[in-house]
Amino acid sequence: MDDEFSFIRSIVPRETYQERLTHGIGDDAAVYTGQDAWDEVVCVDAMVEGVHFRKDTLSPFQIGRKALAINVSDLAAMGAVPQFYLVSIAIPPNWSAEELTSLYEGMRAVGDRYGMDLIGGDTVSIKDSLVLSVTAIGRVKKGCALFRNQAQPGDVVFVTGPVGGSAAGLELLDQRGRFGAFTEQERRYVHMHQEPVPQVEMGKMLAEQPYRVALNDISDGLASESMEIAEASGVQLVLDQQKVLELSPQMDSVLPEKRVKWSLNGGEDFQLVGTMTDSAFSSCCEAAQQQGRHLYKIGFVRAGEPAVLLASETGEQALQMSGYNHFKRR
Ligand SMILES: Nc1ncnc2c1ncn2[C@@H]1O[C@H](COP(=O)(O)OP(=O)(O)OP(=O)(O)O)[C@@H](O)[C@H]1O
Ligand SMILES: Cc1ncc(C[n+]2csc(CCOP(=O)(O)O)c2C)c(N)n1
Ligand SMILES: [Mg+2]
Ligand SMILES: [Mg+2]
Ligand SMILES: [Mg+2]
Repeated sequence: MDDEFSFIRSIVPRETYQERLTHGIGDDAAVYTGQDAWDEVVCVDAMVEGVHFRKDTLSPFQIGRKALAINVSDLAAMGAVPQFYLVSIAIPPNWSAEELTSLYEGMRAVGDRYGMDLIGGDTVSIKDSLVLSVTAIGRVKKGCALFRNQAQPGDVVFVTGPVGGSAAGLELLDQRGRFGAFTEQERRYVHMHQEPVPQVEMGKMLAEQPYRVALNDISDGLASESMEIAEASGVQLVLDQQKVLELSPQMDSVLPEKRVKWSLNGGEDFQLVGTMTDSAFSSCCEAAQQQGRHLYKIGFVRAGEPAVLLASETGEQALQMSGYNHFKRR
């Protein structure tokens, strides 16, 4: 296999059986009609030792915390509120009972924060590396789920917060490990990598507004997630390099080019990226402010063959999708 995304395209079923399934494969989570005024939303993401974490990048508590948080983030990207989760875990012999207890405490911390119940899972052994797969279930008001295919020419492109901090933190962890010495500034980025915060309140707020909104969460990097919106909607997203730089890690010693690269291709920020009309954006900024949060405008949408472009004083440059892609050699 040489590309995660073409693999996923190849396994999409041609037909589905259940009438209440409204959106299957192809977005951050699936949606099917619930019983009353709600739609059900469900997603699953795995974390694998050596790929998503090592014992020297995350503590067992942080591994558990992040495994649930990344799934809650996919629900947030649909505008859904989380309610339940299931955990499938494959445990190698070099993991102690204390470490596993701590990992579950990390998941419980996120569950407690959002009122989610652990309702099941599966436990198996494995030879070398720990594998943790979490399924998250939530709900959104009927018909209010937000999808990637809703962008239209003229829209504003926005994000819910800084991007690139997680990649900066991972680079520091790769150099020094989690017990290394960090300045206060460096520690902030290490923390962004280790303990990302899913944007549930912003997703819910966006779903409750009466506006057309396209939305995605940033797991693989701003460029790749923007491209998913561009492809699903059949439009071009033009990102302003200066605005991206303003939201990138503010690390004095690092070149601007590298900071922009972290933001565009780093991934694991778990902020939301989306598009909506200019006037909807103004109203949503006010609604966000009432929660003490912000939306940041970083570009615009225009008609054209699906693409993501980076605009600067020197012109526009089409972005290559060099975000995180399992199986692709980098
Ligand atoms: N092995 C698989 N079998 C069935 N469906 C899959 C499989 N892998 C991914 N999908 C589906 O493909 C779509 C895109 O999945 P993808 O994992 O790229 O999104 P994501 O969870 O938002 O991204 P990330 O995994 O980077 O957080 C989703 O609808 C997902 O349920
Ligand atoms: C030890 C270690 N090495 C590399 C990385 C970087 N990384 C792994 S997966 C991923 C994208 C999201 O994954 P997915 O698409 O599966 O959601 C990124 C940026 C890390 N976190 N830890
Ligand atoms: Mg996602
Ligand atoms: Mg996924
Ligand atoms: Mg995901």
